[in-house]
Parts: sequence; C-alpha cells; structure tokens
Amino acid sequence: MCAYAIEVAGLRKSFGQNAVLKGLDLTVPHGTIFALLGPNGAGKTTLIHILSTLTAPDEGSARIAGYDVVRQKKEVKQSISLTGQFAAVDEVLTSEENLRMMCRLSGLSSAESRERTKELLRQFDLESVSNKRAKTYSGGMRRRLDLAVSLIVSRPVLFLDEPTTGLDTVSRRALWDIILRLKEQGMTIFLTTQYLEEADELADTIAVINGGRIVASGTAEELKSRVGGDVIEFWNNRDELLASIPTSGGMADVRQTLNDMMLSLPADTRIHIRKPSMDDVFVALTTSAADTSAKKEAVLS
Ligand SMILES: Nc1ncnc2c1ncn2[C@@H]1O[C@H](COP(=O)(O)OP(=O)(O)OP(=O)(O)O)[C@@H](O)[C@H]1O
Repeated sequence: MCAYAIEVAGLRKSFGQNAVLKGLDLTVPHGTIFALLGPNGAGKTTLIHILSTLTAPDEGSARIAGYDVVRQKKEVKQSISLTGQFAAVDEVLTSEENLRMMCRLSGLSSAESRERTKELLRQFDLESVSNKRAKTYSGGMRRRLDLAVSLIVSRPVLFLDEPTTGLDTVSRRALWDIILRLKEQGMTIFLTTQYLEEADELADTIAVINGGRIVASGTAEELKSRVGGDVIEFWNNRDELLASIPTSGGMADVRQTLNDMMLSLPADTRIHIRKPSMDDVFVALTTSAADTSAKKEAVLS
C-alpha cells in the first residue's frame, strides 16, 4: 500500500487569467479526516474536482490511493466516493427506492441490492422515512440520503464538498457522527467546509487555502497555537461584543492593546481574555495585516 491515501505536489490550475491553484502540496494519511478551509472562491471545489478526475490540472501531480488522477482515471474513480451538494437523488422516489435503484445501477443483484439498501437505511438513520418520497425530506435527511447513495459501493477515499452547509445544528451533529463512524471503519475523508467548528470537531489535519496556496496546515491545536497568545474581547454592559483583538499574550502587547482601546471605549467596558478559536485562526490566516490593522483603526475611530 502507498504511504498516503492522497498525495498532491505542485498542483496548479488556472481558468483563463484566473490562477486559482498556484502550487499546492498536501498529503493525507490513510484512515484520517482532512478538512480544507478557505474563503469563498479560494479553489476548494476546484481541488476536489481535480482529485476526483472531473477537472484536469495544468501542472503538478495528484495521487489517490497511489493512482495518478490524470493517467489512471479509472483506478482513481474506483477508489473514491464523491458527495457534492447536489447528489443524484430522484426526488419523487422514496429513499428505499432511490437506494435500490442505485444499487442495481452499481451492478448488485436484486437480493444484494435489497440487503445493501437495508444496511444503508439503518446506518444513515433513514429507516423511519424509508417509504416517504425524498422531496418531503428535511435538509438533514436529504443530506444523509445523498451520502448513503454515494457510499453504496464501499471505496477507501470519500470526498465531501461542504457536507453540512445549510443544515441546522442538530442535523449537522448527526452528520458529524456518521462521518466519524466512516473514519472508524477505515475510510479516508477529505472535506471542505465553511464551518470552522466542523473542521475543529472532525479533522485530524486542517489546511487553510488562500490566494491559491495552502497558507497553514496542522491539527486544530497547532493552528490555534500559531495564531499566538490570547485574544482580548471588549464587551459593553448590554453584553454586546465591541471588539476582539488578538495579542501575542506577552505583557507589553496586552498593555498596549488595553491602552489603545481605553482611548475609545466607555469606562464600563468589560474585558474577557480567551484562547484563540478556529475563527481567529481563519481570520488571521486569510486576512492581510493591513486589513487587521484597518479593523482595529475602525474600532478606535
Ligand atoms: N469551470 C470554471 N470556469 C471558470 N472559472 C471557474 C470554473 N470553476 C471555478 N472557477 C473559478 O475558480 C475560482 C475558485 O472556485 P471554487 O468553486 O473552486 O472555489 P471554492 O473555494 O470552492 O468557493 P466556494 O466556497 O464559494 O464554493 C472562482 O473564482 C471561480 O469563479
């Protein structure tokens, strides 16, 4: 078996004049969850499309389970499951009918299809709605059905493009449990997300993409510690957050920040000092120093 489930080296992709990926390098070990974070338009979907052979890269290489995404497309396709935001579910069919149909299309016999459908309905908590048409489903049920359909044939690597976008907190947590169970079964999972908490909860490794490059990667804890020391929050007496300023955690920096803020904030402002969150990591890594000081200026003006 090759060392990594996913290996990307020097990957570049442009659309016309728009250089979207400017030389990406990353590796994802077998049986782990990798989360790719980045602002809108950073190239997350483009990367998933390249890794799943839907788009060709301009330069560089990418391997899935050891297979090259350009030269060994067939083997790559046989190694992956892909769930986007719009999976191939027929709205007028029930989840049971959808799964049975897709099982048959995947080459399973009638008896195997029945068995696999039962198993997937149970695994994705869809048994109670298995006879209801998919168009009547909530967002969470629909997303679980999308995922079940994409996992009819068990493959070692799963790509999830924003799997919980638009879901409420309960449905999101239910899907997280399913994703963690898939990891326990040995699957390697590559997901993109807009939710920093999602990356924090699920991922073994998080990478942040910005300006066409991976600007940071590591565990959630490593990324948080990179942002530096403590964050000082300033709250008014109506419990509204007035400002949240990252500091090095050192006495001089904390004192300077307090001095700066005292000039503009009311005397009854309350101060809360906390450790950096994934939100702070994201802001720090995807916002230029000029933007950050402009924000501080805005609070002070
Ligand atoms: N087929 C295409 N033709 C031309 N431009 C494209 C194409 N696909 C993507 N782009 C452009 O590439 C850039 C990256 O898009 P992509 O969808 O990969 O970003 P993303 O990080 O997934 O964003 P989001 O979080 O908004 O989904 C965008 O500027 C987009 O307009």
